[in-house]
Amino acid sequence: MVGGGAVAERKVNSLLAASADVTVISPEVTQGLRQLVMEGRIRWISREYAAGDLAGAFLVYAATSSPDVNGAVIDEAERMGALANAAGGSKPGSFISPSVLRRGRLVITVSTSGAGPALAAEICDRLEKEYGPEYEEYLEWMYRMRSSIKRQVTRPETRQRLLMKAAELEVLDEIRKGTFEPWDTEQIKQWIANNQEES
Ligand SMILES: C[C@@]1(CC(=O)O)C2=NC(=C\c3[nH]c(c(CCC(=O)O)c3CC(=O)O)Cc3[nH]c(c(CC(=O)O)c3CCC(=O)O)/C=C3\N/C(=C\2)[C@@H](CCC(=O)O)[C@]3(C)CC(=O)O)/[C@H]1CCC(=O)O
Ligand SMILES: NC(=O)c1ccc[n+]([C@@H]2O[C@H](COP(=O)([O-])OP(=O)(O)OC[C@H]3O[C@@H](n4cnc5c(N)ncnc54)[C@H](O)[C@@H]3O)[C@@H](O)[C@H]2O)c1
Repeated sequence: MVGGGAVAERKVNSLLAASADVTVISPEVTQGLRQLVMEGRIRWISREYAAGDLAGAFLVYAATSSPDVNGAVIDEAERMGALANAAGGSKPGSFISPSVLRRGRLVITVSTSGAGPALAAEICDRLEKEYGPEYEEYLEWMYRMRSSIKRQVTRPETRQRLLMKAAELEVLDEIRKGTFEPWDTEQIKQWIANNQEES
């Protein structure tokens, strides 16, 4: 991460949530980044960016307040073959960060391809209402169902039919109404046994 302002802090937090190993290069950093440094969760090289700094980096973010410095960072990343994000400046990087909505295993991303980041965030806010917290529990259940079906049913046609049938169960509605009781392994096994044959 080159730069240590508000934008760098937001991106560093997302990177840490994805278990990244983060180094920040910037003469100054925000209070939030300073805290992460003190906790030993990120490295901080406290100086301006210099050519050669990106050696060994897999993902690069150019997030300084200087468009020229951001451009030089993108150039070096390109030469090294590293993926690079340009938070600001006239030189585009190799990828753009979307706005992200997470509900456990469900991940929805919205991008306006650089046209209007605030609109991407606003669309994500709207989706938050449609895809509420119930999706986390629903997808956990679906994951367990599908894993059991894949483990227990070897015949491809039966497996396919059961996977489709599981997706049609009205579990999501039950979770919304608060009437859903999580299935234990025995109940899942029973459901598979009951639905093995074509009905
Ligand atoms: C989605 C999100 C993800 C994230 O950053 O992780 C993101 N920007 C977010 C917020 C946001 N950014 C800005 C505002 C102020 C309002 C406004 O200007 O609209 C707000 C609103 C806010 O803060 O709520 C200003 C801004 N952003 C960029 C520039 C520079 C330029 O355009 O050149 C400037 C002008 C700076 C100036 O004034 O000079 C550039 C980029 N910002 C992008 C992503 C990429 C395009 C994504 C897309 O088009 O969809 C891109 C191209 C590069 C990149 O970062 O990859 C995150 C939402 C997080 C969330 O979900 O809450
Ligand atoms: N992508 C986005 O979502 C988004 C949102 C707002 C702004 N921006 C753009 O992102 C950039 C950063 O915005 P900000 O609000 O975090 O700015 P900021 O002014 O808060 O922070 C800039 C940081 O860059 C560091 N810096 C300056 N020169 C440097 C150099 N030569 N080497 C290394 N670090 C250096 C400073 O120490 C500071 O930590 C700007 O270009 C801005 O236009 C992007």
